[in-house]
Amino acid sequence: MDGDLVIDVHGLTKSFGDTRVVDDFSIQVPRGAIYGFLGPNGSGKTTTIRLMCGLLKPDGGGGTALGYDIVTQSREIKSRVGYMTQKFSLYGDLTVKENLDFMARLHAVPNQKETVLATLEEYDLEPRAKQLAANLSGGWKQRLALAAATMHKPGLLMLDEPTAGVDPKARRDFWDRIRRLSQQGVTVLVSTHYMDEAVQCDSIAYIAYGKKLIDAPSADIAGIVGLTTWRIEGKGLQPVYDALEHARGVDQIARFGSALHVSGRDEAALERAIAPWRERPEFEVSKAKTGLEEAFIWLMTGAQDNFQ
Ligand SMILES: Nc1ncnc2c1ncn2[C@@H]1O[C@H](COP(=O)(O)OP(=O)(O)OP(=O)(O)O)[C@@H](O)[C@H]1O
Repeated sequence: MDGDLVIDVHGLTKSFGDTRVVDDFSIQVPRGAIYGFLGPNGSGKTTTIRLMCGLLKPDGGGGTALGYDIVTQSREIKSRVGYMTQKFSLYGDLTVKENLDFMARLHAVPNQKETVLATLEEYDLEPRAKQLAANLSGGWKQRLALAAATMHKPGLLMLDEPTAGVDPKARRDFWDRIRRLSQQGVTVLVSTHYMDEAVQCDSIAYIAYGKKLIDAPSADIAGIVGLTTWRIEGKGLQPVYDALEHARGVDQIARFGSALHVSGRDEAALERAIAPWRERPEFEVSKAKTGLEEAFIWLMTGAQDNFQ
């Protein structure tokens, strides 16, 4: 492997028919990283992840995953990758244990019987071992899917919107497990639409229209985008919204629950736009930390300007 890079790809492109879905995509992912892939629906996240893991051949570009060539050694990569999608892809008419038995055979896992038992224990699935997978709740289905995806000890785990439709407690539990796997040296690529999951990723690639708009540690993204944000709270915010929407210095305005988040790149101009509202006693106006969501909306706005 090149240094400790688990993914090292350059210039990947992929079209379906006349539509270019992935456009000149490059990325380096170090071992043990949790790398989040974010972007609007249909922006090419799944296709990009599948290209990087040798599940799909690129039209152009190339590179390595786990040290193997993604174009010519896809078989080697596939056997070393754990793959989990939002759609439950195990067998509903098999029990929990039968599903794991099946996956263990499929991956030719050594010591199959012991491995399945250890996996049931590790994922707290023992009490449900004889239950049909179809009858599990969403959170337990997802836990079984993760158990199945990791049983062959993959070095790279690829999770495509793994927690879509799963309740918050099950999602938290899922992320605790992901963090533990990463501490054991497993590299995780995860696509998600949830901001609370995005912040748990070490780094984030934000993709829109097949292009990577940003690729940085999640903690650095707001700073790179360079927005300053003010929060305005109070009743009757619509007139505030209407007044600020096109005000000089305001690049972006968004509702967050019962508050408005008003952001701009020119700090002084933004402050001037906000000033009249700070004097109004019915509103509470305070400086806020620019969040990932604001940063992504900003990136998308710029991207639309560039791509339309
Ligand atoms: N096998 C395929 N054949 C034709 N078009 C495809 C194929 N796979 C994906 N696409 C199209 O490519 C585009 C990107 O799809 P992709 O699934 O990679 O996006 P995504 O960012 O993962 O979306 P989502 O967030 O909705 O899962 C979409 O327009 C999709 O319809």
